[in-house]
Amino acid sequence: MDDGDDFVINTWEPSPSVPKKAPASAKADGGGKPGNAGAGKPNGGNGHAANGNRAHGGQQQQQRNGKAFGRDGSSGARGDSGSGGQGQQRNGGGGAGRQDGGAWQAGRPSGGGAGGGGGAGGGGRQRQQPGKDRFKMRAGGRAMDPDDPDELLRSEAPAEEQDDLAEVLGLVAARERALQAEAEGAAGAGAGGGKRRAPAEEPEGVVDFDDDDGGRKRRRTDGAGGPAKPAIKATGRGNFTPGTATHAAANPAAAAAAAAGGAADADASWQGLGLAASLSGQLESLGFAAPTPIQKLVLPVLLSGRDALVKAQTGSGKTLCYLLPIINDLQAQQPRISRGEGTYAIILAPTRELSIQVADVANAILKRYHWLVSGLLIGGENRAHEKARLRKGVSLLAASPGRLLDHLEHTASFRTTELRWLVLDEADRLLDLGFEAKLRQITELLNKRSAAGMEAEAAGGAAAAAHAAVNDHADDAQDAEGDFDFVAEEKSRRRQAAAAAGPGPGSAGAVAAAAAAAASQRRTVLVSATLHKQLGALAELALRDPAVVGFDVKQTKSGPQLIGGADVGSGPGGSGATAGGEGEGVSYSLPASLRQTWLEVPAKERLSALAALLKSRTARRRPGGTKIVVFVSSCDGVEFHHHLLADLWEAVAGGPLLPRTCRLFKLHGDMPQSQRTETFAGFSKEGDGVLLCTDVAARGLDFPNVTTIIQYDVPGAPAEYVHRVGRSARMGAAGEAVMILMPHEVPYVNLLRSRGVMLEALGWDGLARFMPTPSFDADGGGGGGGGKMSKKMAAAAEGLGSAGAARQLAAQLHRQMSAAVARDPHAAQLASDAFRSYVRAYATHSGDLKRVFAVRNLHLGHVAHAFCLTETPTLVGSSGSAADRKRRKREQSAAAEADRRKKMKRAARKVSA
Ligand SMILES: Nc1ncnc2c1ncn2[C@@H]1O[C@H](COP(=O)(O)OP(=O)(O)OP(=O)(O)O)[C@@H](O)[C@H]1O
Repeated sequence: MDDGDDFVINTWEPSPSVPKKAPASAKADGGGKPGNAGAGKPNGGNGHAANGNRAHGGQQQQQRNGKAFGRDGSSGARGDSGSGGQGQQRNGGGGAGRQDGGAWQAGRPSGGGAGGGGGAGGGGRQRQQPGKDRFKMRAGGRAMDPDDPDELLRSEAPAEEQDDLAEVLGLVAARERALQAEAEGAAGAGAGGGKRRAPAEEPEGVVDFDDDDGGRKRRRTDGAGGPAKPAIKATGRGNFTPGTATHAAANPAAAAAAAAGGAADADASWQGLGLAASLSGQLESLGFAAPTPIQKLVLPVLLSGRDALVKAQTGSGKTLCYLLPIINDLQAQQPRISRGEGTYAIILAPTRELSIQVADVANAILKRYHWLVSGLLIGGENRAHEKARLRKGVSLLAASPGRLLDHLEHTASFRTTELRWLVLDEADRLLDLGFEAKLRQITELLNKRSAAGMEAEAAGGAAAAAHAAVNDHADDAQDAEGDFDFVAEEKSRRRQAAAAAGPGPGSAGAVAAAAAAAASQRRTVLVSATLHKQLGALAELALRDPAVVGFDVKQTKSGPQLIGGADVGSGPGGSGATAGGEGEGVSYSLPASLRQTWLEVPAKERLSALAALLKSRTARRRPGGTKIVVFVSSCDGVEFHHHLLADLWEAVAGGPLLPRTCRLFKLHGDMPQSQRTETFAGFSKEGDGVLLCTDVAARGLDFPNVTTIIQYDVPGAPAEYVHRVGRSARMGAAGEAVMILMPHEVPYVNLLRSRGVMLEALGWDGLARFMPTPSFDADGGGGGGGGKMSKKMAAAAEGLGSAGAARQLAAQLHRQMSAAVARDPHAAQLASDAFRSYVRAYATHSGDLKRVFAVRNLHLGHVAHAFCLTETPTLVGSSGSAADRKRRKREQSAAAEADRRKKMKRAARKVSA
């Protein structure tokens, strides 16, 4: 929890560091001194040396290995400290509350993508095999073909990997020729004239926009082609223009809608909101018949060219709120965008899975627009493949921050000079510790790269772009494995080209002006169900004249302030009236269709209670299936409980805990990415299933039909609670959330109430008949080696109707489980690691939460018992199982790399034959 201040953003005046949209002249200011264009990588050399190599001549590539980039954004966690920080993510996930550094120190440094490379994306429809529907989109939206990520990640690699020296040099020459031609074209077009394209056939409704840039920008079409919808009317809610300047209205219909208050009436259709007819048709074909309330509010605002800050309930359809305006914008560009122009939109998300999900939704929609290519940059995937994809060009990119930053810093061929959109999904999480610095670096780099591009244009293009061109290929060359002559040759070429191109970048002032201009041509959108005051820092950094949806704004002496606001849900109702940040006086809104309860459970009975809840919720088959998500506070906790419930339970209890049709999944940030992706796809697809996970799954993930959320370990700040329970009751569906609390944790319910989140107490009685019981063999002994059943137990067994007796029987089974764990060294190790991680995670609560979740209130003996330990392990030392997992992860990566090399060698042999 933060320091308890109200969520107030004091001013929405643009930060001095990010001026309002600069006039065209500002861009021209940067001219004159070419050099280092495009990549933000002065002189092209730095940042390369540490990297690994990629072979061109030898047709081999290997993953860069010189730099340790941020770990995956998904698992920015606490807990699991000693294990190298796999940690649970509750802190990270919730974001809002846990701001103290201490809460994070033990966990892995969070942040974007780590590990391997490989990124997906790119290639979009060109990769799709005929007849193979790789992105089956359900009406509910999120699509996930289980095979998809691998295909996505690898589909284009072989061709790239067959590069040889001649090809690369050919590319350099071609690029230089193209640049020369472009420079000549630019000169012919006069100052500020940039890209010249053969005039394409002009679709109806073409309008010029923002033409004071000398024609550099594309003309946009009003995809809707129609007049402003009369249907739009103001609701008086949210949409606020604190700044003074307004952005150019890119889409007249949308502009009119936004001017009318940014809200739309209940009958608004996709086209009525300003989307192109083709896009509207594509949405309908995917099952999105009509916009949701939040989409009705946000679309007109974004289509009108404004930046925005959007806050709305979980599961209300925020993803389409930003994807649709982006796609509408990109599909309308004339002449058509080609992938070689680089990236036009970047969507940042805090976890890899969320990035994959966003990319899937984008892919499904982009099927209609084959010339727009989407892609994915996430940690844990093969960097070389991502690089290859970036070199070809990816128009719309979903990324985790660490991996994006990595490519911005080290992939010269990653072109972002045309960037028009930057979206921060789960913005408050992205602003948590560990991400904020990366975000600042990302925006700075984007600005610099765009500024360099503008400088290049202003200078006539050729010379500065030549720097970029040679840098690109030198970068490739330095990825080469073992081909030092080639590297040297490229370096020399680069030097010659740089010398020929003239001096380096322009003056600091010119660069700053160009950077400002670059930033101002970008639309920035921040989205989350829970925003908090920290957001102010980034909003100032990145947003200009933002429209604000989901907040109320109060005029004060110091300017407009966000003071919360009515949350926009996916349907009528909602539990909270206001919304805002973490702290006193703010409250969250949750779907009205979500039943929220808590169950008081003593520490030593926690495992039995979990088992009873799982049994009770899976006892009856529901027509739509039963899906349960169980949140645990650490990766070690997930591993232990998965092993216990999936592998040990049946033998000890004499029968499975879950019906055979109900699969048990696990997901946490310390799993190899391939397994994470598999779980994500598997649980999405499954009709019935239980997912044991850390907060890596708390935000944004849209598993279909989740019926129940069980919070086995407590969340952190109320915002984290909101995101966890938000995995259920999406889009108006019914759902329930049960939180298990130890007696000393019960005041957390009051804390939630103070934030507008109302829970009811759940009694034991309803659970009694689902309490797990020992199996009895003929002589009365407990199945699975639990020892003999006492007379008292046998008597209790007869009175199963009574909660007390049921709890006693469950205790008997629990003892049998503990005995089984003690006999199994692997299970015992997992148990003690999980215990240690649990206590450490508990110790990281901060602020108000520290008072409620105080370690001193934990009865460590009872807690150990809940992990089936007969003795309380020492808290000293690191987690053995985490080290094992890391080793396995390394081994898997090495095996995958070896496999890839083999394939490349085979491909190379084929080519030379
Ligand atoms: N207009 C629509 N019609 C029908 N379904 C929709 C529509 N818009 C979105 N959906 C579906 O609603 C579900 C929730 O959408 P989405 O994941 O964008 O929610 P969200 O607000 O981003 O949630 P969270 O806050 O948890 O990230 C998805 O399954 C999506 O496909």
